[in-house]
Amino acid sequence: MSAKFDFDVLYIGAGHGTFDGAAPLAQTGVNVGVIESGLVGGTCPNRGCNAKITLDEPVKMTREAQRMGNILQGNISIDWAKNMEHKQEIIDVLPAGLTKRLEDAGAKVIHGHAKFIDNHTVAIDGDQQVTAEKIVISTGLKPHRLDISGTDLAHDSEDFLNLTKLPDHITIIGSGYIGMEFATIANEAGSKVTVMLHSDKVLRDFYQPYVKKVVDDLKKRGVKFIENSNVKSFEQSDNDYQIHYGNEETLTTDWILDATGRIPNVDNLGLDEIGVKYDETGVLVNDYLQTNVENIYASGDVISSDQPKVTPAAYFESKYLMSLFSGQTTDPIKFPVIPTVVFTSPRIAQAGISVAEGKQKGYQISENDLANYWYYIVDKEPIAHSTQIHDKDGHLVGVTEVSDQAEDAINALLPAIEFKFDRQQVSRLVGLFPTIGYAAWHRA
Ligand SMILES: Cc1cc2nc3c(=O)[nH]c(=O)nc-3n(C[C@H](O)[C@H](O)[C@H](O)COP(=O)(O)OP(=O)(O)OC[C@H]3O[C@@H](n4cnc5c(N)ncnc54)[C@H](O)[C@@H]3O)c2cc1C
Ligand SMILES: NC(=O)c1ccc[n+]([C@@H]2O[C@H](COP(=O)([O-])OP(=O)(O)OC[C@H]3O[C@@H](n4cnc5c(N)ncnc54)[C@H](O)[C@@H]3O)[C@@H](O)[C@H]2O)c1
Repeated sequence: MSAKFDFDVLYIGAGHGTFDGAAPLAQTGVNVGVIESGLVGGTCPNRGCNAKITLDEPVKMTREAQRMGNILQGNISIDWAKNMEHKQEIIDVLPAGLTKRLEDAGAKVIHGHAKFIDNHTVAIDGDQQVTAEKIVISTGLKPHRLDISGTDLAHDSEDFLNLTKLPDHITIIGSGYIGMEFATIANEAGSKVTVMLHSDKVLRDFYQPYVKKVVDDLKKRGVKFIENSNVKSFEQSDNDYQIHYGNEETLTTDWILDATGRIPNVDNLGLDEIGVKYDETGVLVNDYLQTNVENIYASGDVISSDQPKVTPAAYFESKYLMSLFSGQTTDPIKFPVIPTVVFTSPRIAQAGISVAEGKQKGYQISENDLANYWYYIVDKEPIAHSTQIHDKDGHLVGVTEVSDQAEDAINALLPAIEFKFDRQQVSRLVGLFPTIGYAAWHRA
């Protein structure tokens, strides 16, 4: 493209908001640079999805083994140190692999912290400067920390994913994705777990009857939930920590996880200096993911958007920018159905419109108790339900499921929702049998 600048397109940050699109963009001959201050791959591979799901796998297997109690013989328990070692082996190779993918495609990967000098120039570690025709802000989110006395005594999700020894009693502040997934892992691995809620709602963006089933199950397994906790301060004594909350109440614990959300990572990026607009929800962009400064775009978790802040959304945004920058499209971004799942045991997954919206629109809502469906009986699943939402023309427009393999069931149904299949089209698709995907499709 341009000989005037060092790069045609320069990405700041090397997570999914960047690499899924930057590598294929470089392959088209566009001169691409990527600046990363931490590990290439960003949050998802290194301290998010991949690390978490590796630690969770034995949790899921233990639950299955418990259900098969009189068939599988012997006691099964999780060796935390070994589980952690396995996680480390899995994720250690990812940054190098992703760097190779970018470099093999022709992109240049630069390590350091990027800060805008002007709308075409970025300083790296306050030192070297590089220029680009277009720049993409893809710096993700960072943990929100409670603004209370003793807040530094609490840990974040990355600390949890690196715990070499599991504390006896873990207290988790927050009951969103991280709070609930980590409560599930720590509980099954043998910790006493307390979850302190802001309100009385857990996982507020998920179908509450299904959330209640997961919470009730965790309570039976010993997890304690404190509603409307109003956490006021943390204190440390010789061997433990005190959490002061509510009406002069105190909880003593061994380890505190602050899981109260994640906020846009725009620290020391120079956005104010060059006039890029952002607020507490992220960098403001139009339908082309373009900021108010014409040659500067944004992608992934850092953007202010109605989409969930999950990898599938970041992936799609980076692919969209690749199409835009390589001239394959001039259209605004049109998001597909972005599915979401919380990896509790059982999982809760969803795609398309919510049950509440379906009810409001007068759509057909079908509730299924899957525990009576034979494939779930084979798996001895005690908690397995799904709800389908069909519009007035009979198209599947939304679905949510709570079950051990809810993520696969929802994945199987995505094409029907995205491409608005009618019942005749649905009937032409026959899945492999017997599988969870087939079971889900049967209800589309
Ligand atoms: C514990 C946890 C578990 C998760 N599990 C899931 C899951 O199971 N499924 C799912 O879909 N999503 C999950 N997510 C969310 C998912 O990780 C994010 O949606 C995804 O990583 C967003 O990608 P991104 O590229 O926008 O941001 P990131 O992956 O955060 O990448 C941003 C990168 O920018 C770099 N950076 C920041 N500032 C600068 C700067 N000034 N200069 C240079 N580099 C900079 C950072 O070092 C980072 O590497 C999880 C998140 C967490 C925290
Ligand atoms: N499976 C997945 O896709 C997955 C897994 C983990 C994280 N993530 C992503 O990471 C991001 C962060 O996850 P998260 O769980 O930290 O955020 P979240 O927004 O899901 O949950 C934050 C929780 O903290 C609570 N909270 C806020 N202030 C509080 C206070 N003062 N006291 C007690 N509770 C308080 C909120 O009510 C909420 O329950 C999310 O955007 C999510 O998309 C996704």
